[in-house]
Amino acid sequence: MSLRFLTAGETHGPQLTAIIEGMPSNMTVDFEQLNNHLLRRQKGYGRGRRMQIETDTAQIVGGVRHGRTTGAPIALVVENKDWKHWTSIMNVEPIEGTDEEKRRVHRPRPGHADLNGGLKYNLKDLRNVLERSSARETAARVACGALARQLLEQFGIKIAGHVIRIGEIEAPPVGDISIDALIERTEQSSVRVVDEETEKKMEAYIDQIKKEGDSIGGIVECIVEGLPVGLGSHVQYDRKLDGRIAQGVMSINAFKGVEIGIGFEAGILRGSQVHDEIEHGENGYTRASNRLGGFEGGMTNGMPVVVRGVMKPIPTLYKPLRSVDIDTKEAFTAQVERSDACAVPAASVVMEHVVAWEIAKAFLEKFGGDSMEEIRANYENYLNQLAQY
Ligand SMILES: Cc1cc2nc3c(=O)[nH]c(=O)nc-3n(C[C@H](O)[C@H](O)[C@H](O)COP(=O)(O)O)c2cc1C
Ligand SMILES: C=C(O[C@@H]1CC(C(=O)O)=C[C@@H](OP(=O)(O)O)[C@H]1O)C(=O)O
Repeated sequence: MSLRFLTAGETHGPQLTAIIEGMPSNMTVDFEQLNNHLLRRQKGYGRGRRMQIETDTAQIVGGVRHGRTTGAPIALVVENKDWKHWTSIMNVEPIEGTDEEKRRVHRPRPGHADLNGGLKYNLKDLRNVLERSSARETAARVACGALARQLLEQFGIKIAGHVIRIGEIEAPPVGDISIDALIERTEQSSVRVVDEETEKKMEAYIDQIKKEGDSIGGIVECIVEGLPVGLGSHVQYDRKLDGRIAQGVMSINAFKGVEIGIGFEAGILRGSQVHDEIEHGENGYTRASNRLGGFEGGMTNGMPVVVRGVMKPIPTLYKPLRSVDIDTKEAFTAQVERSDACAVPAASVVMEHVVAWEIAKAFLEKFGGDSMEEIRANYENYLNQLAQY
């Protein structure tokens, strides 16, 4: 059975719930590390007031005993602290003619899921759409991804995420610093960049955007090191791991594009400037460069996987945008209560976990097994096979 998960829960409901199936037994779960990744997702310059209310922690309520996975489905919940402010809005139906009717959401926001969801599901209270389309759901996804990440870490696989652009401000290239240094330095940054001058510029820029009642997006990058050759496969479209990662990244709220390696630049350069030359040394096959971001033929090639994603600006704006009331069909300009102005740093943490999930899934497909011991034996056997090739 391949690794899978589902999440449920509304942004202003009591909790988010996730069920993971297919994790092997005997994996030690580091609860502190899991919760630290949830905390990392809440941070970042430009987030709104909601993040001051929440203190995300995952409670594991199934599939783990005595600190280790048992092979049974893992169930986890993340409480919404904000729920206590929303209980009556969530529980009392906004029926016509009652006081609650005023709370019905009938003014769709351009750029959010409100109108499409209302039309598709025939819902006249757009709250029923926004409750689930909210990126609050990414807290559950990060919790699932954090477990996938712990599995990968057992095999020396490391993941880093950082911000490379917020609107007009681009971070200088990180150069050839180690992945550990990248992780350490971005952790200390409010905008998840390594360079302090860029951090200051980005903070001031976000302040300015916010002051103008606007929002801003950006570009984030995720790097994965320590992968063996051959995760994913060229033999069938839905087994190509680069494609699966791209789908995962595109599914993050507000993401509008994905690149692997040099990505769109590959459409400008010549073949001789793009393809990574093959070399052989003490550690077997390697590449002289990594422009293709660790993938050829939908399979990892042993080089670091490099994925970028672009996030559009947050749709909920203090600056009014034109829309149409679904009751009256009349134009209105939106009024906003609270929203993030920029969630690009947080999105880079979400991306790390979405990528971790897809890689862990491919890892388990290749090295199969119900227990960590069985997987390790398969993994080592494969490494021996590679060494003899
Ligand atoms: C971490 C994160 C935080 C977000 N915060 C907000 C927010 O405060 N307000 C908002 O309108 N959209 C926010 N979004 C974006 C919306 O969730 C997203 O635009 C919406 O679900 C519509 O989906 P789409 O943009 O993928 O088409 C956030 C996205 C992420 C990843
Ligand atoms: C709750 C989270 O992000 C939310 C994502 C979001 C949206 O529309 O996507 C809208 C905001 O929610 P609210 O309207 O309750 O302030 C964000 O705070 C979170 O990331 O945990």
